[in-house]
Amino acid sequence: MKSMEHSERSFDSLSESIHSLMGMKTHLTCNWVDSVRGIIKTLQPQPSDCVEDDQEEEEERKAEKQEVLVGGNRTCENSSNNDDPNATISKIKDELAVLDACIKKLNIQRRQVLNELLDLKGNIRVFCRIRPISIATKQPVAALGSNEVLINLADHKSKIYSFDKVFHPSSSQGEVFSEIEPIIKSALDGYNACIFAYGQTGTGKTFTMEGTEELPGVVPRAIEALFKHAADSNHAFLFSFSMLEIYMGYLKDLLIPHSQTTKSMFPLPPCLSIQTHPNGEIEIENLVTIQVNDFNQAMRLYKLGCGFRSTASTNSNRTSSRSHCMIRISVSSLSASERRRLTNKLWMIDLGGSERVLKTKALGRRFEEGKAINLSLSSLGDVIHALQSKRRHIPYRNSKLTQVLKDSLGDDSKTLMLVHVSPQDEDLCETLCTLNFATRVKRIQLRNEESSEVKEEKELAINNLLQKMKQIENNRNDVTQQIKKLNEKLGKLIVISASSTELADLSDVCIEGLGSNMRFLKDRVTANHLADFPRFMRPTVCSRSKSGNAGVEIQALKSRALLPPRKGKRSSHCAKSVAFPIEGTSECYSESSISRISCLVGPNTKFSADNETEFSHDTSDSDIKVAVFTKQDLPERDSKHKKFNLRPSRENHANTTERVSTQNHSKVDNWLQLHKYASNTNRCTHKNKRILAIPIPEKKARARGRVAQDLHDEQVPGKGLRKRIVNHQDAKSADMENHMDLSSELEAEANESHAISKHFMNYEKSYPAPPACNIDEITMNGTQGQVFDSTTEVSECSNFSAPDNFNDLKLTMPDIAYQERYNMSASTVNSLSIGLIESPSSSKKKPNYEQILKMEEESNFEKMHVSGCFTGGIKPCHYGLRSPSALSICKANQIDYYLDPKLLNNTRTRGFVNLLKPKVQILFSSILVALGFASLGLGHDFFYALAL
Ligand SMILES: Nc1ncnc2c1ncn2[C@@H]1O[C@H](COP(=O)(O)OP(=O)(O)OP(=O)(O)O)[C@@H](O)[C@H]1O
Repeated sequence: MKSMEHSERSFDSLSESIHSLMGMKTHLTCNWVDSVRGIIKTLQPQPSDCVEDDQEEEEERKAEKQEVLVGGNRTCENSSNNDDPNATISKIKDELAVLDACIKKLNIQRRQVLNELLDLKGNIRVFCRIRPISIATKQPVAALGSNEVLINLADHKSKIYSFDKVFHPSSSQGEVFSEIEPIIKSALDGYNACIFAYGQTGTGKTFTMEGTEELPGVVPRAIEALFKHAADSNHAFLFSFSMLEIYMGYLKDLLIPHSQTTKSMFPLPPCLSIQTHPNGEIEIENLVTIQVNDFNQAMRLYKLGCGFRSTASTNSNRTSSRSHCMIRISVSSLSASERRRLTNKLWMIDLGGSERVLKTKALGRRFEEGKAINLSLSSLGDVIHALQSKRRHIPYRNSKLTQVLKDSLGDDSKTLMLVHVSPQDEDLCETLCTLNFATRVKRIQLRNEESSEVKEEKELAINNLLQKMKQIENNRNDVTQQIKKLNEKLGKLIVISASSTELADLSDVCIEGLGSNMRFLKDRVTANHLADFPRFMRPTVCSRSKSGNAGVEIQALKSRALLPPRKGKRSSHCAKSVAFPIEGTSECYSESSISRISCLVGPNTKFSADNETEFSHDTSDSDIKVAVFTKQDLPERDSKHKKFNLRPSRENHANTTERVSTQNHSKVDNWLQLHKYASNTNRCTHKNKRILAIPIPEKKARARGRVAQDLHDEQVPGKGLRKRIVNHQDAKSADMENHMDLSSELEAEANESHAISKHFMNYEKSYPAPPACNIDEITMNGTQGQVFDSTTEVSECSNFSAPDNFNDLKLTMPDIAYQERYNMSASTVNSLSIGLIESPSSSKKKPNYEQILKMEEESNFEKMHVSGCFTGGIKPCHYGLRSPSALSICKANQIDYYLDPKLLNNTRTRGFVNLLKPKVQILFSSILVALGFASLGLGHDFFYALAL
């Protein structure tokens, strides 16, 4: 029967061969003739085969399959004896299908056993690590065996606490991780998992989680293990990396730099908000999620994130973490149907250190931070305790930490708490607090509370399960080996005989059946099954269009039933689509950015020197290459959205294949490079940006003006002149003084202040004191620091009669208005030059102050007529375009240019619209700023305070 089957196949393949050779006479070679001859030979009946019993054959097959299932050495050689490659290929395909089914079955068994094992050990497990100390002091805390901790209390009393595992002070990082590894496997099986590091400040939480270069901690090891186990499995996985911290109750994305200052105007990173999906999943909106394809990519992002953590020096720890640092790795696999979830999360959390304020003597912000940390830790304890006690109400909403972890804490998740204690006598109180917390988290029973019989039974069951697990693992390994062998053989056969189309089909089979080419499958998964991913894993339409994948992905999305999109909600950034606001291209700038925290804390809290929390931007110790972007190196700019396109340009990629192969890697690279670029350009961001002046209160402006005035007076000879003039002004002209003060501040801050002063001194000498007159309008504008439009003032004031005298022309814009308002006569002002301080982005050529003087000397301005006719000397004016705030930012880079005198003339009659223009600008800018603050959650009180 076997040979008959074989003959049938050969016959089929003969017809195919002949058909394929029709019209291809050139291929009628000797080899072909030989192969046909071979096929014909196989068609000849073999008597011995005919007499074979069918049942016997069936049994033989079954035995073969059984052999495969138990991991026996399947005879690939049998197939190699067969001369017909096509027949061999199809046979191998069958075998692969069987093996594939087999490995699936083994995977399910393994998952069940692992789950049973973890259940037996407890879904919430608590380990204890005792920190080593260098000085030999009295140590009331000691490890007893591998599961118990002994606490020596006063009066010769002692207590013994039992844990799932106790790590001695000498335990290595590897030993710690070996106990954690089953959780990592569970994460690959589709379970949500949380690994916490809890303990008093300075007990080694960060050391356990992060480790050092030589002694890597749990996070690097877990990432490595994830990729390793994923590669060993027969499935394709997608990993996405995110990192955030919870600082004083606010979420901060650690993959985005946050401004260290509170003075900046624009918040750069979007606010992270916690959203609950209808299916109960928790989604953090706007959290950057980056797809990582290997260990190195993930580690580079991790190091980047660590650089942005909030740390500070405290009494207990020089680099104390002042927040909860959370690393999230999302695991997805479409090919593994036996997984618990399509996408699950692995959280690794370095909790902030619990601390007793009495001991740390924290003040100011340190105190607030400690309080926030303690509160959220207490909430975490409440939640886990409620879960353990199977209460109906779980108080997730009590803290941001528990809200974020809502879907990852519970029956269907794995939780591991690594409790850290210090063995020192002076820390005994904190150690007891920590142990009490651990007791709440898992009802850690004191010694002898659990009977020895129960313990033994439990241990026996665990050992049985461990053995079972080992057997399953062995079987899996055997089957995997066979699959590899068959795969190799298949590859050889394909090279020999398959046509190009067959090749494609077969490689598909290889990949799908064996999972041997993860990358290929990943690409397929990304392209075709995007719609299967939860919303937070999918890129936005905008970002897809930027990454160039829009077409493919939209197709994929269309082919699937999608959840209705939520209006007005932005989804998390996805790796391939991250657009990062860059200097000069967006309304958000890294320099001007403030984190939500700094925005909230900054204006309302006064901090002393010890209050400096370090929002570290140090990425120097990571292995990220320093990418100094030249203009040419910058990614393409999307003119419409004014954000940089992260997609690698065509020039950089010689061909499509190359681009595909580097595409995934470049996502992480781009993100990291962008950070480098953003941080490199931070210092000069303001240079290219148009700065919208923020109104400052009049009193403040006046005070500032006075300080600047004093400085100016000290430096400039003839200071008495101005003072005398001011003293003689009435109440209304005091406003004018305010303007003068502002202007003098401007001078003091300007690089060419000396030249200006000299210039104005000359000017002052030439003109008598200003009149007492109504200049309300001028004062208001000047005080508010609005970007003036000279035309407005000119047209606005044209109806006034001129004063007899005019003194200070430093305030050029008001001065113009002044002249216009009072219809200044030729005897007062002759010619006028207006110097505007503008950003370099202004297109015109901008002469500096020396040039101004030169131009004046050349009497360029004599041609200019603002109002009436001008006769007499040259009277140059300087007009500060921006507010003092703006000027203080831009002083380093100011460049000046002149208003075209014609423009002044032309715009004089523009009327009421121009009059309103600056006011509207103020209004708009205020609304924009207010909206920005409002989106940060700042309420009415904040604006009220701001207004004050
Ligand atoms: N098991 C250990 N082996 C060697 N050094 C350790 C160990 N545990 C902690 N340390 C050292 O102790 C110091 C403080 O540790 P670490 O910063 O990890 O504490 P922490 O619990 O994270 O503190 P905080 O809560 O204030 O952030 C570090 O210098 C660290 O290297």
